[in-house]
Amino acid sequence: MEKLLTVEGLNKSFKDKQAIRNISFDVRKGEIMAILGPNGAGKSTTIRNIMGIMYPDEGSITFHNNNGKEIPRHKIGYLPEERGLYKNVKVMDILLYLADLKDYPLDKAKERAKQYLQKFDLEGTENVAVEELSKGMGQKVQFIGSILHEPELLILDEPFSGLDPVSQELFKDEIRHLADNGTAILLSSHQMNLVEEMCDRLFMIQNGQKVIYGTLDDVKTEYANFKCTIHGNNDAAMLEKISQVQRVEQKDDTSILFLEKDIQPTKWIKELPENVVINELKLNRISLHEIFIDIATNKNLLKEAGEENA
Ligand SMILES: Nc1ncnc2c1ncn2[C@@H]1O[C@H](COP(=O)(O)OP(=O)(O)OP(=O)(O)O)[C@@H](O)[C@H]1O
Repeated sequence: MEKLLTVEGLNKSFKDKQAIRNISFDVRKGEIMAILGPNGAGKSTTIRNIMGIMYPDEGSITFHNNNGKEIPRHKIGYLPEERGLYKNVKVMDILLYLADLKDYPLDKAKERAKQYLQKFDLEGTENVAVEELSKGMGQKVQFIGSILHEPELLILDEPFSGLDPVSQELFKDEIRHLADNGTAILLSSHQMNLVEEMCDRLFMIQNGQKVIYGTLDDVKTEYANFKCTIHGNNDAAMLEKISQVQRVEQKDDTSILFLEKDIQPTKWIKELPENVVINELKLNRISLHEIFIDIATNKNLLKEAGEENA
């Protein structure tokens, strides 16, 4: 897939604090690439360096298309983590102003703005001042402003924060739709369920350093052990003795068995003892949310991942 953004060897310090260290990844046409990590990990610093809001101490950032040519900055869309639009300006005026900053034709921008306002349930707000909108409505306007000029590369820093579930779905559908139509998307988010649903590849950062980089499938195969959920009245101590069970969490009649990394699912199920009571059984890999917590809290896993991915 065609690379639109390449980040190589980024380092950035604030006084004596190194915020990011040797960060390298790329973002490709038509994909959603997630940048993840705990609070303070260095995601926004990485994004701000990409956007030229600050400059790295070391490393390079290249916007390019297939011919090796640079993408002009006006082909990039950006939704910053800090929300904010001019408060006393009307919705349509601010959208046209943002499009104009990107050298986008104003008649086309107006047409697209109307369509997007309708899509985001903001029809009729064209002449409303931004300060009269709710926080979520303002966020929708800012999101529309970041995509109105048909960017080739779209960078979204926490686009879902503060949105209600219906608005989250709207954002999610639009982001997926943009990627399906060829936009390269770099997305920072703490909503692991949404990231898991949406992203093609991910880059996880911890203490300013890469801990995971790869496709969602690769990451799941590498880090997501299986877990087996059994509904039935069972003794936890008995379940803990089953081969390759690392630990058991039990609540009422539901037991979750966390399994060792190298199990073979069919073989493991066949070898379950006959005395296990099963009304319902589910075997699946742990979620991205659980992988995230493991990595953010488990020093050994972090060390292994860092070494493997170095
Ligand atoms: N302007 C700044 N001056 C000094 N330190 C900074 C500055 N910006 C960020 N930092 C520090 O750099 C580190 C990374 O911060 P950054 O905002 O990139 O994290 P983040 O991953 O985006 O976190 P969050 O999920 O909380 O938004 C933190 O230790 C932070 O305190």
